[in-house]
Amino acid sequence: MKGESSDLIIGISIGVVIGVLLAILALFCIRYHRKRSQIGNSSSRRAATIPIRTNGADACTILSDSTVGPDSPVKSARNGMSLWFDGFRRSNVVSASGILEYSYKDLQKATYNFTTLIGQGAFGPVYRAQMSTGETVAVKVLATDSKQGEKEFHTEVMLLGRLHHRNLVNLIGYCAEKGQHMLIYVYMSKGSLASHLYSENNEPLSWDIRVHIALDVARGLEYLHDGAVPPVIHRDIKSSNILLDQAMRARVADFGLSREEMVDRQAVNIRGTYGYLDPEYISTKAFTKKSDVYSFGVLLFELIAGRNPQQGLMEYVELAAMNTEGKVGWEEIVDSRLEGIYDVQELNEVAALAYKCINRIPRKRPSMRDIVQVLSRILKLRYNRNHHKKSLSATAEEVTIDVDQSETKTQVPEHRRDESMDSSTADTYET
Ligand SMILES: Nc1ncnc2c1ncn2[C@@H]1O[C@H](COP(=O)(O)OP(=O)(O)OP(=O)(O)O)[C@@H](O)[C@H]1O
Repeated sequence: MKGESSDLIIGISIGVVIGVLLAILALFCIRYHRKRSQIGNSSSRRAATIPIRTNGADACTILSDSTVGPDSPVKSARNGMSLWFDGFRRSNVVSASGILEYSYKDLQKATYNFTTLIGQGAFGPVYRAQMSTGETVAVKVLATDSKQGEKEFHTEVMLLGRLHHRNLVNLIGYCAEKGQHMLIYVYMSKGSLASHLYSENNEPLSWDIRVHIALDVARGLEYLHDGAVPPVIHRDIKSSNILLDQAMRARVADFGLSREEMVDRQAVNIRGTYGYLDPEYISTKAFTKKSDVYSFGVLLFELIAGRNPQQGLMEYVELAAMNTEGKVGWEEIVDSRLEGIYDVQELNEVAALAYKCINRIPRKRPSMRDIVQVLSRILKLRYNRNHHKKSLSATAEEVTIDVDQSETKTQVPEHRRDESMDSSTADTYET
């Protein structure tokens, strides 16, 4: 009897344990499926609203390149399971625009109570944040007393949530809590292009890297102009808005900003930064893609000359252009920090392109697509040249090795060496 009742107790206990386990498993499955459908909804919403053109070879390439990058939120949305765990770990929410909403508490912790300042922009401070997931991000805190900042916050969140490209500083999240508005971006560990061009703390950028940076920026802008529907005009291309990652690849930052930066306090509605502004825009107040192209041209000259546009770069360029007729002889404006180490042909090609970008007549300026093509061609030629040089030196090396080997093979005993040399000399004279 006693044995029967203990069997019963054991049976009930096993049943209860199995039941609890099944309940946990069911809960797990329900939560997983709910998350998946949430992601599905957000993806389909994204697909319905993302203003990204999918026609055209370039657009497709851009889109696929940009969505598989290590820091693209789209990547996590694709992998439902990993996002589920991410969401669990971060306790962040996927927002309506498909980007993450971070909690104030998490950001406060990740920035050591907002002490990890990395810079100060027109809208407020930028902090480096070390998230508990191990990722490092940049947190831009919008100044609370700025009405424009508020407007900008909404513009940026809506716009940037839809734009992703490997040459853009992608927005990965935001925080709107405790009366604070914050934008969370991909962290760019090497800082701004301006800091590399002008700060003595950084090594001078080599010519090779400068051309790569120019192409990266051009690709980012090409995406904004021709990849996004409706197109996005940056309006504030300048070296402090170009950020560099660990591998010195460049990305365009601060796009989608509605900031009104007064160039001249009298001239209402003029946006942008003095030194980079399209003169046509200043006179007509109409900002077009070609105004971005003008600013990009200034940026190219900045890369060439290592001079700040706010300190007379363009006057310097115009003086040089008198001698070059826009085509050759741009060596006289080259950054002295390059110490003469650059390819003259490349330099003249890049400068000629830059000169076209700053043409007073906007329609005579190339499009960003044309610019990408020119810069890609320059880099392709460089690659072919280097490749050719390498194969030549490899051939030379092979010849040397062959000669060495043949010498080894035909090595003659010490006592016969003079004889052999004599005969070869004789041959030479004969022919
Ligand atoms: N994603 C980021 N990663 C690393 N550093 C960043 C990032 N975003 C901004 N910074 C740094 O923070 C500083 C301020 O950037 P912010 O974009 O707010 O202003 P800015 O572009 O320098 O000036 P302005 O607001 O006048 O355009 C810059 O020095 C920049 O180098």
